[in-house]
Amino acid sequence: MRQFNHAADIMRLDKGIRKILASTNSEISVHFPVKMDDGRIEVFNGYRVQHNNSLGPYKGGLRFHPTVDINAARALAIWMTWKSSLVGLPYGGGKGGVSIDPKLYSIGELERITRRFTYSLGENIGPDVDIPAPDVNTNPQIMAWIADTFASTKSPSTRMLNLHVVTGKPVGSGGLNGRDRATGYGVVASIKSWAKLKGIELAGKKYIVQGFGNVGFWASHFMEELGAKLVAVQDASGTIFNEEGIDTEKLHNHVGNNSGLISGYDDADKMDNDKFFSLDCDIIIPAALGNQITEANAHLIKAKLIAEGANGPTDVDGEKILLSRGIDVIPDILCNAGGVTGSYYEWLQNKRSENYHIDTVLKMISEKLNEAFERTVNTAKKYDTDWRTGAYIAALERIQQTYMERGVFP
Ligand SMILES: NC(=O)C1=CN([C@@H]2O[C@H](COP(=O)(O)OP(=O)(O)OC[C@H]3O[C@@H](n4cnc5c(N)ncnc54)[C@H](OP(=O)(O)O)[C@@H]3O)[C@@H](O)[C@H]2O)C=CC1
Ligand SMILES: O=C(O)CCC(=O)C(=O)O
Repeated sequence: MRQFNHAADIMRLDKGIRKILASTNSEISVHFPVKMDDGRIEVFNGYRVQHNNSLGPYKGGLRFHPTVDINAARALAIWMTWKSSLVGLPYGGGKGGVSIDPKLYSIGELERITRRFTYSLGENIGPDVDIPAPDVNTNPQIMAWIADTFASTKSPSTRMLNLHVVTGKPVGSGGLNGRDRATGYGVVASIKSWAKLKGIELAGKKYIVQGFGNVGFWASHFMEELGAKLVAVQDASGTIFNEEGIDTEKLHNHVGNNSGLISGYDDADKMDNDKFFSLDCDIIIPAALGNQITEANAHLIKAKLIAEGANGPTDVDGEKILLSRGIDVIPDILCNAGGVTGSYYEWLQNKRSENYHIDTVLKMISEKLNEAFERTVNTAKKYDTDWRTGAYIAALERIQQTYMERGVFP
């Protein structure tokens, strides 16, 4: 809300629209029982917050993590509204999840939790209503269970018309070729736009990544293709460092065989978690949770660029320090928008009964992100402000226009 209020002040957002956007349209909390493998019943808490749908159906991921609550879902849903608008997608913003540590459950239990959560959300989700997608600790398998559960509540003759209730599905179940890498690909497309603007050669540049899940791995993969060098990675299990460079594919294979964790990787040294952000490098890609770069560590950062793969990794006070030190920040709603853009093409291909080739998908994603990057930089220049505020203003202008044209139902 501090980010929104700042942008709204600068652009002089219409007072009525400001009031509308300052609150969420609906907030759904569900409590649902699931039978565990040992026969016990557990009750889980799930959430879906729908912020605004003036531009189209609510869209945004589902997170399975102990930190998920109504406040987290609210902030993440609001960011989705700005993100979809900035990239020019016909979507509003929503987000949600279940408050669990999925590592504590068997695959069968996770399936029942997902299906029961989907069932509890009922008609609050739907292909033209609210379309979930993957986020932290959710993946194509979980999306397939959601699609199947939702479709199963429809008549057998129309159930396949509802596949696009969710995106990020496995390719065999209506998923998009390339949705797996879309967010990381978009992060690197934004970094390339930054390098072009600044006249910087990315080959040989050192970068570090926080989080080596979907976004962290794919961003590293595409940075490596450009000849940049991954020198440190951090996840919830610790931090690893290798000045000579960490092989992204090798680390990815290790993580795949090690319950998703980087710990125990043999081709890098372990280091203190709290030294991670102050490492000597050119680019930092936060790709884990929010509020990681704050006033406690922003003054220690040596990188020239923070490319926000995660949602909300830099808080307002941390960003002030970064900007005062001349460090660039590509804001989350731009930098990680490749994911929702990929989701849009998946939704479209399901609606049209088509199948897009991966090269077409990646080309469409970079075009959308390059345009959004340019709009962000130009808007920031026009209002003499930073890139995050520029991105917010560009997003808010589009939503304001829609309200101005259509008015508000009496
Ligand atoms: N998936 C997508 O398409 C999109 C994701 N995002 C954002 O990107 C971020 C990452 O999402 P995604 O890659 O999908 O999620 P994943 O679940 O695939 O990966 C999350 C990663 O973050 C790590 N992590 C969790 N907690 C911490 C911590 N306290 N310190 C350091 N690392 C930690 C995890 O490590 P461990 O395994 O050890 O827990 C894991 O490596 C999130 O902020 C998400 O909202 C944004 C746009 C789209
Ligand atoms: O793919 C999507 O619909 C949303 C992805 C997401 O949750 C995000 O961009 O934060």
